[in-house]
Amino acid sequence: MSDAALARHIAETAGELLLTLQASGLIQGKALGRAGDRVANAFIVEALRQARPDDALLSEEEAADPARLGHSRVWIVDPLDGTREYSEGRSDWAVHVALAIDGVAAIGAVALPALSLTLGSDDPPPIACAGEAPLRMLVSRSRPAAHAVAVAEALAAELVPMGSAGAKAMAVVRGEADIYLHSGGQYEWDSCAPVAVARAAGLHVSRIDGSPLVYNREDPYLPDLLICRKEHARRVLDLVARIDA
Ligand SMILES: Nc1ncnc2c1ncn2[C@@H]1O[C@H](COP(=O)(O)O)[C@@H](OP(=O)(O)O)[C@H]1O
Ligand SMILES: [Mg+2]
Repeated sequence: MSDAALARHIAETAGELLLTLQASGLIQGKALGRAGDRVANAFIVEALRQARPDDALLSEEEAADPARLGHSRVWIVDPLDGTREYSEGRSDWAVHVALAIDGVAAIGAVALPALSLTLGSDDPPPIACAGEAPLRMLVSRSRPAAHAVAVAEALAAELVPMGSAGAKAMAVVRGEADIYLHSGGQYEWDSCAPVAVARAAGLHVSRIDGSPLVYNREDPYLPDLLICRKEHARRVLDLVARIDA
């Protein structure tokens, strides 16, 4: 199986496990989120260890193994992105499975199980036609980034609150929104798979200063990102630079 097909298969299966856990009705609220994190992580870690024993792994739910820093190929996974939304029974949560090669988000799959949808870097959907004005900008529903709010105001864009970095990034890939701009905190697992899919789909992906997103660093904190249709990137990056000046 190719790396891309493996990423997709694992993300999809973890999503099915999460839906089953939720549908049992036996665990609710924050405990459901905790159980989801653990169940999905256990499956993903074992599946990757069996299928790719020579590769390294970085998961939100595992103690970081410093040996990964000596590896070129590192699987970077977020077993349940949007834990809060999953535990509330909403549809904006995701499973992220990515393979970073030499620091680049090379291959990835993002499952959106509540939408019965998995998007992979091997088969990204064609970029949809630009929507009608105003532009739609995605922000965290629990902690909207200051940069995003300021840029939206400057662009007279509509703010669309949504949970999960993966769900937001895939909303841009699917043409439901134009820009996902985040600042103020995130980790490599929050963005690696979404960035691999968005890149393969032909979208702009970068840090908010325009520099590349680099993965498998010693400190996995990767606090900001911009994913958007290419035609908006320059304007958004210029606005961010002006805000930070
Ligand atoms: N300021 C911040 N600091 C650290 N992590 C953040 C963050 N803002 C968002 N995130 C993480 O990014 C993911 C998407 O967040 P949001 O829905 O608010 O956009 C969540 O992942 P998890 O659900 O895997 O924890 C969340 O924890
Ligand atoms: Mg996450």
